[in-house]
Amino acid sequence: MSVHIGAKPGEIAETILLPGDPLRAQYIAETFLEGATCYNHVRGMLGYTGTYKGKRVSVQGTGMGVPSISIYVNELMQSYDVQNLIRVGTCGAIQEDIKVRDVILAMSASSDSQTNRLLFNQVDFAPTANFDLLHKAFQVATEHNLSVKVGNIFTSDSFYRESMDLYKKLASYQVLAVEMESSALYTLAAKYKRNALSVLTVSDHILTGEETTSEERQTTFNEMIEVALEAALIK
Ligand SMILES: O=P(O)(O)O[C@H]1O[C@H](CO)[C@@H](O)[C@H]1O
Ligand SMILES: O=c1cc[nH]c(=O)[nH]1
Repeated sequence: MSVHIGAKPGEIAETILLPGDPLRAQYIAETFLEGATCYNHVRGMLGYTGTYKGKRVSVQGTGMGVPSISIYVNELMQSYDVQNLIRVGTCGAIQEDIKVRDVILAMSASSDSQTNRLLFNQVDFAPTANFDLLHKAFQVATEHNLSVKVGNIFTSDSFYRESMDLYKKLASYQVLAVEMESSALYTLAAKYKRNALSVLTVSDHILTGEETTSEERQTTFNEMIEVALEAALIK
């Protein structure tokens, strides 16, 4: 057991999917994994291990935001020796040519979180995805004719924003979308020499206000999860 994860040693696979929502973890385990068993109920942050195409894979909810995902990722890597971590999350688009339901592969993650500024003594560290996972995920997405974009995203400490000014500025610098965890995932993976990628589904468009229905979200989530699971097979 670690502080926030109740799994016994060996119960978590070396490759893991990380949705923010613990109920998405349950959905992924029940829909995509064979023989999945639940290893964590602590704080309701569900975690499961099963197999996908014969490969042992886990899926763990992380909660929302940098502090929450940092707790789970630290414990997964330090206490359970997890090697490959793929976030499967939602994001809000800030580019006009990105539509709701598109899949985004986060090559890098800018942030307004102070965590890395404090860690690196005010120097800007560039949190970056693992290239092999990114490359494979892009191949899978294009083979399945998905609408996929690859680039820089923004990890925000805020879901509710006072104004659109920052998002317009970020968009003008080619940032694709906004979410709340990837910069921490990439930074911690770099620290512990692990492999990380964020695969995101655009759930809403911040500039136009367009949103997905819950049914649409489920279908497009399935595409994102399949991309993540197929990418996971290379590690
Ligand atoms: O769908 P998840 O993975 O939770 O990701 C996004 O959704 C949450 C906000 O609604 C934040 O966690 C954000 O990063
Ligand atoms: O963090 C997020 C996730 C989806 N949509 C947003 O606007 N923000």
